[in-house]
Amino acid sequence: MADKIKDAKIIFVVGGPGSGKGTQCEKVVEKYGYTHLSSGDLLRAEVASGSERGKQLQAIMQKGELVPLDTVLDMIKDAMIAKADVSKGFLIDGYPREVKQGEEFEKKIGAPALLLYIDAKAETMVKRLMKRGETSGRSDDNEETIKKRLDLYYKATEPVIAFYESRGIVRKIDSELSVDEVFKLVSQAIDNLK
Ligand SMILES: Nc1ncnc2c1ncn2[C@H]1C[C@H](O)[C@@H](COP(=O)(O)OP(=O)(O)O)O1
Ligand SMILES: [Mg+2]
Repeated sequence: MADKIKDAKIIFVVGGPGSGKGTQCEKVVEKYGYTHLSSGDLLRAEVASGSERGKQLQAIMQKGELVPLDTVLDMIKDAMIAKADVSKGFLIDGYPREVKQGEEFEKKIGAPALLLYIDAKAETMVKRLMKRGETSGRSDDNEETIKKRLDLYYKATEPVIAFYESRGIVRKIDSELSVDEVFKLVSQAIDNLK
């Protein structure tokens, strides 16, 4: 497995809820042919399947808490294996949420070539999520859960950025700009990989 994806580039896409990770990843898929794996989407798909595991996940996610590490990592790994033959690269969106998750990912899968840090102000993220909540159908896009998710992001995920900064692979992207402006910055970071 590790062999199969050895040559594919791995990009971690990290940022708070509503910062614009999913929006940018979609554009990267279009332009670069990377595979987009959103840990949140994978988990929500499991919930939608109605499985027993899905029901447990639903309860955790509704509270704005983190799902057990092994569960998320296994799902990402399976999805990567499924795409290994056709992928030039992988966008790992919304993972790692905490430093330990990053360490486990590297042990089981491989090292990231780049960490895109999608940076927006808390105020901006709340505004975007409230708006997304009008149509997303996501049970965690409500004011109370949004606040918990933001708190958890600052506490657990910001240390992830510091951890990879020491390796020199972090590119901080100003996500206060328009979607297209943000994508220009994202593209520059990816072009610099080659
Ligand atoms: N640069 C930008 N300017 C304005 N709105 C943006 C934006 N990037 C994303 N959005 C909107 C799209 C969504 O409705 C909402 C959250 O974006 P998202 O991509 O779903 O975030 P994430 O995946 O980081 O949670 O904000
Ligand atoms: Mg997302």
